[in-house]
Amino acid sequence: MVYNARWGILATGGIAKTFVKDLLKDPSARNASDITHTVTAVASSSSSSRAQDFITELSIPGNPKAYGSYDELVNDPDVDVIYVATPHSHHYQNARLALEAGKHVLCEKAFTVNAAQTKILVDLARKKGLFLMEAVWTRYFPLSVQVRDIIKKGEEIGEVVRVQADLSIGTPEGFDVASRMVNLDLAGGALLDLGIYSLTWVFQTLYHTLPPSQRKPPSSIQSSMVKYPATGADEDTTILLTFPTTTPNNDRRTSHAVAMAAFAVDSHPKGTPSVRIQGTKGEIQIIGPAYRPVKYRLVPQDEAKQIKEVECEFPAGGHGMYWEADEVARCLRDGKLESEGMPWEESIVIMEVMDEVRKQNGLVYPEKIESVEYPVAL
Ligand SMILES: NC(=O)C1=CN([C@@H]2O[C@H](COP(=O)(O)OP(=O)(O)OC[C@H]3O[C@@H](n4cnc5c(N)ncnc54)[C@H](OP(=O)(O)O)[C@@H]3O)[C@@H](O)[C@H]2O)C=CC1
Ligand SMILES: O=C1OC[C@@H](O)[C@H](O)[C@H]1O
Repeated sequence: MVYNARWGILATGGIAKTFVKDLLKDPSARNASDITHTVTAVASSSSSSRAQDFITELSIPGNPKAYGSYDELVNDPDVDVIYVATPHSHHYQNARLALEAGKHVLCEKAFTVNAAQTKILVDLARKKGLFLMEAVWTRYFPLSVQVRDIIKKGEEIGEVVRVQADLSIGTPEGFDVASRMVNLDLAGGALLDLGIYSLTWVFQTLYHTLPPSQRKPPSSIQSSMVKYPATGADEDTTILLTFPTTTPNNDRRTSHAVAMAAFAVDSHPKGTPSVRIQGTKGEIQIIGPAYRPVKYRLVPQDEAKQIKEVECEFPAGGHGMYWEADEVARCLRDGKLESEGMPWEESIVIMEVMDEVRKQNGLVYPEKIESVEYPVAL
């Protein structure tokens, strides 16, 4: 029996378009025969005509409804799951709106502005028996799954002791002060927008590859930030993490990780690796931006062994967001409240790391968006 997920799209900006284009790709092109996706409604906070324009521009089939408010969307009985695609500042309010209305939620990264907000969403989802997931799409790439498997097996690169991960987007010209990239009212800045991907690579290699009972948060977090002069948002953030030894007999080494994010420099010019996962027998290099890797390179230390390169294919010319969408559909079909690939607990630990980094560097967002109060009009 094929399960069809009925999506409601909350907001009509850049990533909502990219996500819906992927949802509309034929799942069989990526060998997914057990699930399908339908977009049953789209909402824009600006107007229903903007939602209709979105539907028309993307040629969404099936005559989806176009709403001029998020409230109408979350109350539509023909919607199973809401995709929240607003700026970071709005995730807590918007995801909570959907959960309160009894809808499952896939919420864009960074999950919320702070860990306290994430914890409330998680508690609510648990209490109401609803699915909730931070949309860290990169984790669902077949490439990410393969890299995690290599690390878990421990044969090819041995034990991982160091990870360097960088997502920096090479925009030295900067951004307009109103842009969500640097606007504090929208929780802009490199850490929440880009650093989350560097931390994703750190966590999916050093933390997620361990059995759940052995996953321990970093024992030390050190960081430094450069602020964007015009707004005070962070434009360049570097984090140094130490992960403790966690095996029962202490036979695993302590690991270090450096997670970086910046606007002015480029993390991966001309095919240089954006991520290096360094083990005792060799390393894995991730080629392409940390959010959308295009290849991994396995470099064994042993001179006698060959370097191996594996490309990531994007079936049907997709962006790569369909893999996370498929995971959501399967979780709904199976009655799961959270995805094993991006567990609630791990989202919370990562949000706590970002909270600490902001604390160390005095980066505070306006009270209204740091608040856990609900509802708050933003
Ligand atoms: N997974 C990925 O690869 C990517 C994820 N993202 C994430 O997606 C989210 C949205 O980013 P992106 O699509 O680039 O942003 P955009 O600015 O392009 O779109 C955001 C949309 O949110 C809605 N919105 C509601 N309130 C506001 C407000 N006060 N100010 C601005 N927009 C508002 C608007 O839609 P409407 O008027 O219809 O309500 C707007 O179009 C962010 O969390 C970002 O981190 C972004 C890029 C890539
Ligand atoms: O998620 C993202 O990935 C790509 C980046 O360019 C964008 O700013 C960010 O939101």
